[in-house]
Amino acid sequence: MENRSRINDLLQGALDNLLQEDFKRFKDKLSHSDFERKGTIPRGQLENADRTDMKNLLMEFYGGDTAVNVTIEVFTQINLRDSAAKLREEREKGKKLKVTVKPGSLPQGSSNSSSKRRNSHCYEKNREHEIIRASSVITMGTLFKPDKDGQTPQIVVLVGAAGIGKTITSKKIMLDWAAGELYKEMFDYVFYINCREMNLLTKEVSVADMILKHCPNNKTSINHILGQSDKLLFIIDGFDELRFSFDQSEDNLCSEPWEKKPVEIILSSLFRKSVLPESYLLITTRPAALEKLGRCERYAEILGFSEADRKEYFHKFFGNEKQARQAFRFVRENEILFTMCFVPIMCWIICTVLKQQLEKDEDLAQASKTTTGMYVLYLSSLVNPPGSNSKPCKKASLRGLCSLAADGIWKQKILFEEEEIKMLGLDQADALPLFLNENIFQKDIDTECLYSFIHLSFQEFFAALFYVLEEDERMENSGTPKKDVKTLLENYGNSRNYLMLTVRFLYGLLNEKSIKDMEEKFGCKISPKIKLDLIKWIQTYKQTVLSVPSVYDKIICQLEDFRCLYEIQDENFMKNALEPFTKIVLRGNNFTPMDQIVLSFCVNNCHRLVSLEMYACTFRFEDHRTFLFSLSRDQHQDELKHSRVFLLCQALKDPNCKLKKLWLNYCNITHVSCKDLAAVLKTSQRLIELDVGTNGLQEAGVQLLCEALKHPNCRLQRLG
Ligand SMILES: Nc1ncnc2c1ncn2[C@@H]1O[C@H](COP(=O)(O)OP(=O)(O)OP(=O)(O)O)[C@@H](O)[C@H]1O
Repeated sequence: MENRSRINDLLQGALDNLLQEDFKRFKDKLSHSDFERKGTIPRGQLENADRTDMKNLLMEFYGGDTAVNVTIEVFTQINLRDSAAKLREEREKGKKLKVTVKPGSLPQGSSNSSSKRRNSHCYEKNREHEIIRASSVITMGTLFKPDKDGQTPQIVVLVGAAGIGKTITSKKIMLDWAAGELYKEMFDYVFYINCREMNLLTKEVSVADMILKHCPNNKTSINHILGQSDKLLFIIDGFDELRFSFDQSEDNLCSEPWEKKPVEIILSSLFRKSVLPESYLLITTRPAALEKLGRCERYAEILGFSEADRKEYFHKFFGNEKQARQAFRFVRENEILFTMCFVPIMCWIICTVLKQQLEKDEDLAQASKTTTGMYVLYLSSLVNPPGSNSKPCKKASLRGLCSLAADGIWKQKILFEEEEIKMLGLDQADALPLFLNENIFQKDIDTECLYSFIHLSFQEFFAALFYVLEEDERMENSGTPKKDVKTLLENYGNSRNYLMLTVRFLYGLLNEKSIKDMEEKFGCKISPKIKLDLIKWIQTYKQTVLSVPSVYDKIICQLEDFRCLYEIQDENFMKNALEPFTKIVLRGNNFTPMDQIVLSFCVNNCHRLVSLEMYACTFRFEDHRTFLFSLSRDQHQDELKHSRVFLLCQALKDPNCKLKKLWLNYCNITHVSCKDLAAVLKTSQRLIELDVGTNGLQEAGVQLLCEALKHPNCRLQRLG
């Protein structure tokens, strides 16, 4: 029998860590299910229970030990797998409660209204959980720091790749603010607006409605809130997920917070400051939607995990010292895998796969080089966990998931209704808890249950899978138009942004190993014909739209194209697809270390390529220490100290590299990178022109290059 006071603490901790909406779902599940054949706790008692009441109810009704079992069971049933695992783990760990952040766990909220310090939608700081990157949270405090001229930006855009942690960061900002640790003086009210929920609003709303939605019992103070708009912060999370157009004319915008308009006009009015002009906005978005957002005063990029963070993450994930060390050592020695881990969601996926391989005593070397490959391995680990008796995910469920995902991507829809889930047979135990999350929303006085994929990137993955499956493998639901890959590519070509990751996964799924894995692990046949469609599309589309044949040679100029080609990892495909291209020109890109690996791969596999020109690009190096990376002009120079072309230089030293001309202008190349470039000059048999004009090389840098010029192997004819 476990000690009662410890169980008390365990349960309290577990419930305190739930988000308000999850706590609501917890109560709802409890009121409908008969656990341990004890009947149900009366609804009346559950309804108004706060977390402490709930803990007491559970302990009284089920008794100490069983209360923990029931809680774990409910967490599992409502899809809070991490919370269930954590509670199970803590119970087993014995008396010592260790603070462990499990990957996938989000900052948690509190339902206890008395504990809320300022407004009803603020999150209480979680006492036990800290986001892994807590040490660098300090830089979140400078997001709204005045610039050199003393101007405080009113709109800050937090940009970052899929799964880099934008949502986590937004919620962490809420938590820290609510705990009085961040922006204490600056903001009195902070509102978290989730863009995928905004897509659901069909009725006209006002800014005041949006505020009221977050503090429904607070009607009397709305005027007070609106009256001090310079103390308001709106966090608008997931701008890229909005399916509206923001091309509104000035006359359309609203100027009064009570004015009711369609949601796209309300949001446009906030972005363009025609309403509550003194309020502050923090907008998170994937880079692809930046253009749609227009010009803002400050941009900050989330960099992801540094090397030290990755190590810390592994240790927290595995909990077991020996396994963590073994897995980390393996990843550390695999440059590509280790680089992928800078994206937290990839860290989570890689850790999950490795943990399972370790538990099954399998060879760790099965890990993949590409994001798609890792998603395939992750899915297979989900449907077939070690030691589980659960049946593997049925093919029909997988087809249903693909159909749902593709239909959603097409309509820019991330939340799905219960009927859609049922219609596709996804309400079964082999699909629902594994791939879909339940989301409870307040709709007027009722609550509504909607579903989303465990992460948007999984929806994008399944959508891509839909397009590459053999025709007879697909389950086209009658209501939606027949979709083929050509239509997808055409639309991607026209409007890139929201289809970007889906198309990238599409390339990845056509990789030989992915095709084999999908067939072996899921029994899914991928159509080989799609590769031909893809090559044809690249050749015609690129030649007409992206290349400029009359000037110099044929040019390819989108980093995203290389990311796709990297995913397919197919030499023949590359040869065919890149046949016409002799020159790469990239402007204004911000290269992550993974992007350098991607570019290097393509440079070495693009057989007719002779020239690589980069202008105003930045190259982030592994040893960054800052979580956020400001792209505002005022901080640009300082932050770019680490711009380094190390990984690219590694590729240029490869004897396969055909490059003759390399231009790196305005790229913040310093003497540190000159060391890498000098090594290229001493090795490359083909490079005859290097232009590193308009960079801060300093004397030390120039000296390094000059020394390299004297090297007997150096073939350089022009140094700019
Ligand atoms: N700082 C962090 N510590 C631990 N895990 C993290 C952290 N940041 C992100 N993660 C993990 O990565 C997952 C994805 O993070 P998040 O949803 O915040 O990404 P995002 O940038 O909003 O992605 P998207 O643009 O695709 O919506 C989280 O569910 C969590 O598992």
